[in-house]
Amino acid sequence: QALHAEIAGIKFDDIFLNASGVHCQTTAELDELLATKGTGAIITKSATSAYRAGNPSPRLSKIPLGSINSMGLPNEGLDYYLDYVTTKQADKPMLLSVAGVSYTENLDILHKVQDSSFMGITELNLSCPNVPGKPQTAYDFETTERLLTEVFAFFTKPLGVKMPPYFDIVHFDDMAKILNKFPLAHVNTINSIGNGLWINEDTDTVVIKPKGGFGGIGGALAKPTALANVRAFRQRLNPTIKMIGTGGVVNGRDVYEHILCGADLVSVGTQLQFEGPSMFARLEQELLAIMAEKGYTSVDDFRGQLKIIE
Ligand SMILES: C=Cc1c(C(=O)O)[nH]c(=O)[nH]c1=O
Repeated sequence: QALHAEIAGIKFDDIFLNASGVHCQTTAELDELLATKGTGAIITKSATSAYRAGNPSPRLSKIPLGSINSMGLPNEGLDYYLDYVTTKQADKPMLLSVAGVSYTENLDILHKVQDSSFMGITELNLSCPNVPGKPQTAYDFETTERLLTEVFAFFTKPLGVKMPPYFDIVHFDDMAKILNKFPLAHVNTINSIGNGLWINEDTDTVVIKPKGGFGGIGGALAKPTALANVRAFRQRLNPTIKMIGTGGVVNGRDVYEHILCGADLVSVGTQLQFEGPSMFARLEQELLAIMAEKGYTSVDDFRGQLKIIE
């Protein structure tokens, strides 16, 4: 298997999946991803306890070299996604993303997942930048440690976390020390680069309505930060904690670079948003071509093998 991976004993026959939030809010979207050639797994939109309409539109915009979004955590509610991942007959793993808008909601949601029949991987989103008035949990180091301590006191199923980008080496050190205290299945990095701003040059107006135009930045613009976070956490985390690389993937070379930095799986958001699910077959073909060119028969041959200048 050239493009294989394993997280928490769950095997993936392909390394690609959607980034949570993109093409995964409804069962129709999730079904389409399951049926898409090249996806090794799918992940749901981050679920809150109850349905959320999210922020007013326009709340997502394509910008040169990427995207900006302030969706505001629109989703159908936890029961909708729990029902889907526990009843859908799928031939590939389904990951459940969850995101409480408060500390206690995170605990409530994870108790419900623990008590459900879902046996797959849950991803706790600690990095939603777009809920007005709510800070990203993962930028609060003490709260992150306290939350994970409380969660692992009762949660016994596979659990990963979705992290925001960090921009300071000491932050990589300190957050990795915290994450290494817990039996995490995976770390998924990065979420969008929070609270960017884009201006329409014809109208001198912001391009999204919520938060006066502030929103998370994704796409090619995010790749340098994404690769750095994958690399930094791979270098610091226990090898038992697997890595999902997210951010800036447009082509096979970008996928190859995420794997060089240590990614086990690679998720794609912005490019999927604008190209659609046929993108996955293209990425797979482009990655396999690069691997063939270099004489690699498996991702195991080069994962984490980024070279530095001695
Ligand atoms: C779950 C909320 C998120 C959203 C959102 O729903 O606004 N956008 C992102 O770029 N990342 C998120 O984690």
